[in-house]
Amino acid sequence: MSIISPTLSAAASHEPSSLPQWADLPAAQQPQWPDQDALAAARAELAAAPPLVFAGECDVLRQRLAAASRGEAFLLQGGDCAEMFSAATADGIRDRIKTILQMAAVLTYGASTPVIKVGRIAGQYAKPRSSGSETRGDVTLPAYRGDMVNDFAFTQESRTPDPRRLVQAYHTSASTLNLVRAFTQGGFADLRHVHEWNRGFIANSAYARYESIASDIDRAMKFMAACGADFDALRAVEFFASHEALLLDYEKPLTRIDSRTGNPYAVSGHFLWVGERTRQLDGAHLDFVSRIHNPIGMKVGPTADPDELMRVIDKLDPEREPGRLTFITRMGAGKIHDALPRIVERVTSEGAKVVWVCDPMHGNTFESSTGYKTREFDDIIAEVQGFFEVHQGLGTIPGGIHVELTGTDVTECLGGSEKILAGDLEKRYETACDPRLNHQQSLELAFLVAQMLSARAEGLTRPTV
Ligand SMILES: O=C[C@H](O)[C@H](O)COP(=O)(O)O
Ligand SMILES: C=C(OP(=O)(O)O)C(=O)O
Ligand SMILES: [Mn+2]
Repeated sequence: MSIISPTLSAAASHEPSSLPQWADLPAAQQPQWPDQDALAAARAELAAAPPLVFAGECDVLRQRLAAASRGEAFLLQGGDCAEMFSAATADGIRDRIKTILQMAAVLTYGASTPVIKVGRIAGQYAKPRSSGSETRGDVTLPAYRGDMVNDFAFTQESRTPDPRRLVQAYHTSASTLNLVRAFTQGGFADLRHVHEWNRGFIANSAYARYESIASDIDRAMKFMAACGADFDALRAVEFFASHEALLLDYEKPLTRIDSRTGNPYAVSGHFLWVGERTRQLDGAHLDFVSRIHNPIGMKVGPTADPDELMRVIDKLDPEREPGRLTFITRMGAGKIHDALPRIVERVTSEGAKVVWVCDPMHGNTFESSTGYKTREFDDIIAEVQGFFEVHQGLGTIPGGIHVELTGTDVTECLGGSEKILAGDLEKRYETACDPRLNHQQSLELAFLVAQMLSARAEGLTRPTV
């Protein structure tokens, strides 16, 4: 099924009377909107707006994720920690999509399975924060909570939550998704171009050690061409949009009933996840995702209790439907070997069929000697390596990776073959929240994970470089 041409029968209709009666439960990490009338107006506008995605597309993604749970596909989920309205430009969107396509091509080769491409894009505009306020010098203001809530600039006016931003997030997501669909369906994603871009990356001597993989892909493509493969059929790719289901004032009005099935779907994105700070069993976020029929995810940190995770599964995936629920583990490189096995063992021993995905970013954040929130490339790689080792040891399936990245040359994470140092961070530290892998670090990660995937296929888990 094409993801851009849903039939009318697959379209979700807006039928407020049949939407879920949301329970009034405690919701963590919600902004304090000062203007309740403006909030009501914004919610009404969202409730009347057309869906950004269609229920049928979400169902396709659920099938793809079911394949990942069986080891027949691999998920690549990536994008900004916090999207910014100002970055929703043609170039900004193109660079992010291009990076993900390049990574996906390399991973497809390593995994020898399809790679499911999911952006943290077109909706990743709300952030949970460790503290509700930020102090600079003797001034304390509300924390930045994402462009959907307030502005990054450190002034009282900018930091005051403004509900009109909910509507702006919807429109910016719509125009972003429009271009994402154009890029991924209109020829930009042609595998021959993507491979040429990857050859350009390898041409930099810093990455010469990945030359053999690029040459193997070259030979594989020549072999396919010689066999008469239709490369024109590989000009379009499936691409899905995802974000954290954090702001319920955005997500609930953007929930619709699917006219085919009568089931509610979130129509703000194909895949929504609940974050580490909002996954309370009796809280409003898990209640929200339990009622929508999209494929959903939940972050799982090192303090997660296996008993509680079983109760989460009973709530979110009572039917144990493959592809419905993804656990995105974010343990930290130093903890993964201790923390992950007991969770995976318990969940699998009880017959639950979650997709296991590794977020190697959020357990590896620290402050650099120069005062920037950062992550070390080698820690990120070590966590992915540990993730593969744990699953290999247990005989379970590593289903994918979830990363914060962008398509330009920012200097936010340390290391990588171009050796970004603490003193370099100030050069292009552009994130509004967490540090992202830049374009080169993202590709390097993809080459290293491709090696882990092919080593896994050969019964090894160590990359050979
Ligand atoms: O993206 C994740 C969280 O929102 C982020 O790590 C929180 O960052 P903080 O500790 O700076 O608030
Ligand atoms: C907030 C995030 O992560 P976590 O919930 O895992 O801390 C995130 O993915 O940006
Ligand atoms: Mn983040």
